[in-house]
Amino acid sequence: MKLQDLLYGVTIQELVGKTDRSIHALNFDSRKIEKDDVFFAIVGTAVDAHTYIGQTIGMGAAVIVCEVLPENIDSEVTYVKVQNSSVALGIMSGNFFGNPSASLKLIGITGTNGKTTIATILFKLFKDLGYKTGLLSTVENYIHDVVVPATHTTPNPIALNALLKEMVNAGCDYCFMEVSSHAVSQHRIEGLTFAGGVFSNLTHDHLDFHKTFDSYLKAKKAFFDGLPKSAFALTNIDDKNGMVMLQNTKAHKKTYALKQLADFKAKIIENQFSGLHLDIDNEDVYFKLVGSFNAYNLLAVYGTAILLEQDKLKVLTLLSRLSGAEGRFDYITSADHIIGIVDYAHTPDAVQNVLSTIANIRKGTEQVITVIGCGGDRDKTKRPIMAQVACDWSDKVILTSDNPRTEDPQSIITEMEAGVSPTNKRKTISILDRKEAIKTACHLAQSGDIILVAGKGHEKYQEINGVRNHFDDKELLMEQLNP
Ligand SMILES: CC(=O)N[C@H]1[C@@H](OP(=O)(O)OP(=O)(O)OC[C@H]2O[C@@H](n3ccc(=O)[nH]c3=O)[C@H](O)[C@@H]2O)O[C@H](CO)[C@@H](O)[C@@H]1O[C@H](C)C(=O)N[C@@H](C)C(=O)N[C@H](CCC(=O)O)C(=O)O
Ligand SMILES: Nc1ncnc2c1ncn2[C@@H]1O[C@H](COP(=O)(O)OP(=O)(O)OP(=O)(O)O)[C@@H](O)[C@H]1O
Ligand SMILES: N[C@H](CCC[C@H](N)C(=O)O)C(=O)O
Ligand SMILES: [Mg+2]
Repeated sequence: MKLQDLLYGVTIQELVGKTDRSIHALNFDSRKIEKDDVFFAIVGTAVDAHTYIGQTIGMGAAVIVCEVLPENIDSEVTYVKVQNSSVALGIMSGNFFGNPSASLKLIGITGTNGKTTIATILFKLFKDLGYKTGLLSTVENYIHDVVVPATHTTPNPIALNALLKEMVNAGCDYCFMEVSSHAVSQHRIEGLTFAGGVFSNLTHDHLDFHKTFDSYLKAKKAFFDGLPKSAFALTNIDDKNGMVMLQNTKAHKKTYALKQLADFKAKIIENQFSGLHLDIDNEDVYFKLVGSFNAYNLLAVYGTAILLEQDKLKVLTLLSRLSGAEGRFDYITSADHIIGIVDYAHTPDAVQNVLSTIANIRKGTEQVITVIGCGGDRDKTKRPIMAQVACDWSDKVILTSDNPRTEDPQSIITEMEAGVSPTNKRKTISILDRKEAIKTACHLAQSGDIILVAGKGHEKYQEINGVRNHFDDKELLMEQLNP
């Protein structure tokens, strides 16, 4: 491919060198440069990749996309100066792979909680409706039946467009993808053509990265601001920021709600361990998913399917048979009737939602025992709040490690303990080792009790100092509860 063909849509501030040259691949990591690559110098949170420009030329880079031209210009190399290298990376990645997002119907799902659930159910539903479908999610990516491991909730633009291209090649009609706030801020979705956008909710998370709730909100809103006129923008108006998302979008505005008038409406008739019974768009339907928050997720899925012109009754019939995403309210029951639930709740709101769901559907006298930790190198401000919410809604809480990453696990627990009120202290114990914490919860539980293991959901590892060791909450619960 020629450089000149890659530059469509890129706002160039200065161009030095020829554009009629062949390109091998796009690359934003100096350590992986190969001959005739385009290197994108990105200013990151840890380093400014402009410092690697000379090194990448030494390794064979033919083109440098940068925000500041280096002092020494190499006459063999082409330099493209842009305002933001990440924006150029997004647009050029689309061009490199033939803009695959325009060749299928791409739906983006954003919000603090529920993205994986909504995207995964949409993926399963559209497959069941008979379409070739793709999925880009936190848990895994799918090119119809072919699974591709996920590294991020939203991949980098090169990986993202490469996956979309594979979907187009495989004949996919639809792709459902999670759009994280990091992805919007870092322009990972730049240049994509969306057919629709869905908003789930906005609560506390990622304040380490976005600094304030307002800038977190703006990142989510920017996704809707960027949707084209031909797309739809579907939002949850029971969330106080639901309408904000639609303020400046050119897309076709649509709403869903449980508590007020909206384009798509549902009412919870029953919420049991066996599932949800809803009145959805005036139809009486039973679903396998548990918890009132899943009524929102199901409604978002239903609204999206209708906006994509699917038949109402067919959609509801197929939806009623589907289970949720792995590690989301995933439960097992032991021979002596202890219920063990694994859930990916890793924000204060998600913890409260799961525990209030349990509170609503428990029979009465049983104890709720929660095992919970918080991830290292992530938003520290949510730690005491998550511990407090866990205590407020449980009979016993075991504070433990999640993925400590590069942090000292004991100090994360100490930050969580700061959120435990003096009256709640008596129901809390701290056990550093997550495996021991889960074992202890199982020993404490008696017939009828409910154990919630929160925070890691589908994850099959625990990350400590850059090393990922095998770890599986559900596997451990099974071993303990059903030996
Ligand atoms: C905070 C964050 O999102 N960081 C991402 C970001 O890293 P960064 O800005 O710190 O990059 P940096 O290390 O400063 O480097 C800047 C640039 O220099 C380049 N570089 C760096 C070193 C070098 O030797 N040579 C070189 O060229 C890097 O490739 C990069 O382009 O850019 C990197 C390259 O794309 C990402 O891998 C990295 O994701 C890290 C691993 C990460 O953990 N991200 C998480 C927080 C994330 O994105 N999560 C969201 C949402 C999660 C959710 O579902 O809630 C997600 O979408 O997954
Ligand atoms: N609509 C919802 N509202 C509030 N909480 C929810 C909702 N859906 C799911 N949750 C809770 O949030 C947890 C994470 O759900 P899910 O993985 O679907 O969200 P996500 O937005 O993809 O998260 P991430 O940002 O980590 O990828 C669930 O395990 C559940 O506890
Ligand atoms: N995708 C989210 C999930 C975090 C899950 C939790 N287990 C943790 O490690 O903090 C993140 O990277 O912030
Ligand atoms: Mg997700």
